[in-house]
Amino acid sequence: MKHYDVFILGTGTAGKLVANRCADAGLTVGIIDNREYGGTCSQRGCDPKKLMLASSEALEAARNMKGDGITGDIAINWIDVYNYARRYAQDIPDNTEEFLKELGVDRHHGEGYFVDEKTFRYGDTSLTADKFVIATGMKPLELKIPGAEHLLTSDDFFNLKDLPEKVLFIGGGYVGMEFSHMLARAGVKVTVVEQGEQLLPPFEKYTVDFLKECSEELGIDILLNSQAAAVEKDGDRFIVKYSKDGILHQVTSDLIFNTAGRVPSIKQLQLENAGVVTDRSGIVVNEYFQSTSNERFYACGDVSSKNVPLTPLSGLEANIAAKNITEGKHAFIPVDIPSVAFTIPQVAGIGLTEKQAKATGKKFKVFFQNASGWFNTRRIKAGCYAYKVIVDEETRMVLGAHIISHEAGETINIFSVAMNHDITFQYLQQTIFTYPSWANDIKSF
Ligand SMILES: Cc1cc2nc3c(=O)[nH]c(=O)nc-3n(C[C@H](O)[C@H](O)[C@H](O)COP(=O)(O)OP(=O)(O)OC[C@H]3O[C@@H](n4cnc5c(N)ncnc54)[C@H](O)[C@@H]3O)c2cc1C
Ligand SMILES: NC(=O)c1ccc[n+]([C@@H]2O[C@H](COP(=O)([O-])OP(=O)(O)OC[C@H]3O[C@@H](n4cnc5c(N)ncnc54)[C@H](O)[C@@H]3O)[C@@H](O)[C@H]2O)c1
Repeated sequence: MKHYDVFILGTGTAGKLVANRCADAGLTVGIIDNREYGGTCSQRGCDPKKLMLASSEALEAARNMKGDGITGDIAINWIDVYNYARRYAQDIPDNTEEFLKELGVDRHHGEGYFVDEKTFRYGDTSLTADKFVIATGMKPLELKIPGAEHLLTSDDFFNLKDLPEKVLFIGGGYVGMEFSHMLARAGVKVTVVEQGEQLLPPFEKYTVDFLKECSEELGIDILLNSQAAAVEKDGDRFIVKYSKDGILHQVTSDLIFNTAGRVPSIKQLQLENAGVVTDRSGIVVNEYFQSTSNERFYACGDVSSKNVPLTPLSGLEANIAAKNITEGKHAFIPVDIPSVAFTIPQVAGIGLTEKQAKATGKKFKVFFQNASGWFNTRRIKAGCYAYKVIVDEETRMVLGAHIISHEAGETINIFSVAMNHDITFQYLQQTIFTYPSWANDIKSF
């Protein structure tokens, strides 16, 4: 039976990084994936999505400038959008395997389970390791509603070659909203059924309310406080039943995507045989990304209980897990995590929302404004721009920053520097930035 110093489950951002670090440190490393190598971000997530989004951004920019420099009709050709992203993603599995091969990492394919804390089995193969790293990520939450078998997932979105007339998303979170904006700009009639009272639940309501407004202007039907209850096939179409205020309503669509969230990918692993404790958020780990119940086991990336399911966090966690395996104790130090929903305009945030700030009992000042009339938005005729910054009255540190704009995902990075490196709001505003730029607007926040 083959034995490794380290055996890793999952070849995404987290698994690949741990493999790299451990192999570099001279350990014998094996890795397995139950799908093609490379993980979510590069093949079925961030990267292909942003490649597809490039067309929406170009269309939006051109449409906004029509009559002020741009002439003629412009439209999205979806099959080209699909092919553009496909061309990029199709090379990822081979490139990932090649990268791991060059590192001397043993590559396995299949889905297996733990026999005990030392032994992993898949198919006819059993192997042992001193340490196991679980980096299996997340997968779409299975909605327990009648007709759930008709629902498509984000993976299917990336295989969509033809666009139908109508598409409905169950869930107005990151995935639902990002995809909605792309499809609406490609001419699809989009409906979003969201159970919460706002879209994008983790974000500040002030900025998200602007997003709702501009999504509706784009033609997207947003149904809030509406919980999907059932899906029925009706000829070539589907009927989605949803409950709102205790009453059942229905809407018809050609395709329905389940974008109701993602859950840790751990079910098949039989981690209980290895004494590894899990909960709803994933594998329960300590600040070393080590299982709290079995020190042979590490978990990092989306599948760890400390996850915020974002690629930069998967990388950060993987680095810490790898350092603990190769060098000894390296604890995770909590950081402020910026995040952006890639709608057009983008919604970005870091730190506390105003509601969360109130709950801390701290004294704080709130700076907020609808900045849609400012130069940067007027220049590109983009419409929506607003911000809210929450500043600790005592320390002057930024507690939270929230922006909706065409470049919010970049501007929020400036706040990340300030918050993660103890720069007060005042010093941030005194910093020299290029002009005219979005960063320079922070001076006027
Ligand atoms: C549509 C979409 C868009 C996204 N956009 C962004 C974005 O713009 N920015 C951002 O920061 N984040 C984004 N994310 C989140 C980001 O993709 C994840 O946070 C990141 O990919 C997680 O990396 P990971 O290595 O933890 O897991 P993954 O990349 O998911 O890797 C897990 C790997 O484990 C494998 N695996 C699963 N189960 C098993 C098993 N039982 N046995 C063996 N292997 C297994 C999987 O096949 C996969 O290859 C997006 C996610 C989605 C779905
Ligand atoms: N730009 C990015 O960084 C990006 C993009 C995509 C995904 N992600 C990551 O992936 C994770 C998963 O994204 P997601 O969009 O799948 O999940 P999400 O948690 O962001 O959104 C799911 C939404 O579905 C709603 N919902 C759940 N059940 C429902 C029901 N029965 N009826 C109606 N609405 C329902 C929830 O209230 C929530 O608003 C995110 O948390 C994020 O960390 C990040």
